[in-house]
Amino acid sequence: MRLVIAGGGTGGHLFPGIAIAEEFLALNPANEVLFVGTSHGIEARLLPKLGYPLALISASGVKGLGTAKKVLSAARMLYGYAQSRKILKEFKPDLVLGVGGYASAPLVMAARGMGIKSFIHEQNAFPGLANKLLGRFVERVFISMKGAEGFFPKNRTLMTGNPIRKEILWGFQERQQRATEAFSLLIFGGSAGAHRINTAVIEALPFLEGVKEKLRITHQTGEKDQALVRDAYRAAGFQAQVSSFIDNMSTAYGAADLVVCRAGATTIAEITACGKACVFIPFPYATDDHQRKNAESLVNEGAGFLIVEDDLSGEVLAKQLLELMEDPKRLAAVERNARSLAQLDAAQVIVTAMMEK
Ligand SMILES: CC(=O)N[C@H]1[C@@H](OP(=O)(O)OP(=O)(O)OC[C@H]2O[C@@H](n3ccc(=O)[nH]c3=O)[C@H](O)[C@@H]2O)O[C@H](CO)[C@@H](O)[C@@H]1O
Repeated sequence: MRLVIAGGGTGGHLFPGIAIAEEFLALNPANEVLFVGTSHGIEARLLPKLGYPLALISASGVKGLGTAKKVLSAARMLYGYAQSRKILKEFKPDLVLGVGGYASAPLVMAARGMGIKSFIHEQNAFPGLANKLLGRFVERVFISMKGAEGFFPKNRTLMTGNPIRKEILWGFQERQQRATEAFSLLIFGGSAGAHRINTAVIEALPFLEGVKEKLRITHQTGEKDQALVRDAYRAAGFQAQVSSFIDNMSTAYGAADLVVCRAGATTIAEITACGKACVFIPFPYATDDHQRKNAESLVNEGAGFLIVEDDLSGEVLAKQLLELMEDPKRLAAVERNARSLAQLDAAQVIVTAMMEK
């Protein structure tokens, strides 16, 4: 069978798509997957490295744009629709799945027009624009969080959870034992990095002076802040591995005693799958403040800690980290609670449901 996975833009949309591709391909060696995205999305950078075929179409968002740019964006979408029809005619998929992000809209609409079985997956409790639109046209809407069903036609949603890549599931099984002396901190800000987290960590360093010999830090900064953050650690004499993007998140999660990160839906799914204790600093401008709600869904179950940006400072962050470093029993309890919330079979459930329809 052949499956097209459309969408991306950010890692939060793309990585669940990759998890579904892995599951679909593992079912039968004759199965084929084609990703469809845009040249400016994370998919264009990552998928060729991972060996997945990718077709590019023209697509962009409309949110927050003035009238002239909206018209331009609509024109791009129309062109993307024509490109999608051509791609679908050539690849002849049996199934099409939109995973959110601009490129999913023209592709899934084109697939529906051509009578190809189409589905979408929504990672968040509050759907993005593309999925809200597409929900009316597809056979099934796979959702990851309670609350999302309210945005889609009744009886069409299926709660599946958010698919997690196999390397991350396996990484959990191979995770390293906590080192006796050192304490490993993993810091990352979603797929693009988070400037506010980067600066808060830099401001926290003077307050962490007393534990600096013990700390081993892995810090993903995003493109812009890499030099700034690396220089700050160097100047303060901390041991830190700093990169703009971490290719192997499985190893990074595996080594971490504590994680500091945003609260995107895919991050949350992975944190629970790996059973990690985490200090969440949600991105406050996400639609309907959904990252805060994502974080609260864990924090309310004793499965993580929350600092909202309004309260964030170097001192507040350092205080939280110091408190947790001194309390391994509490960390272990939070890890267990996080793990108990994991949904590990989402990719399997989605692939089975698509093939049944
Ligand atoms: C600012 C914003 O609106 N962000 C949204 C975006 O987040 P974003 O794209 O940041 O996605 P998530 O936080 O959900 O997931 C990040 C993904 O990137 C991977 N990763 C991250 C860093 C790194 O160095 N290497 C790496 O591989 C993680 O393992 C994870 O798979 O999509 C999510 C899912 O739709 C939403 O919930 C978020 O609100």
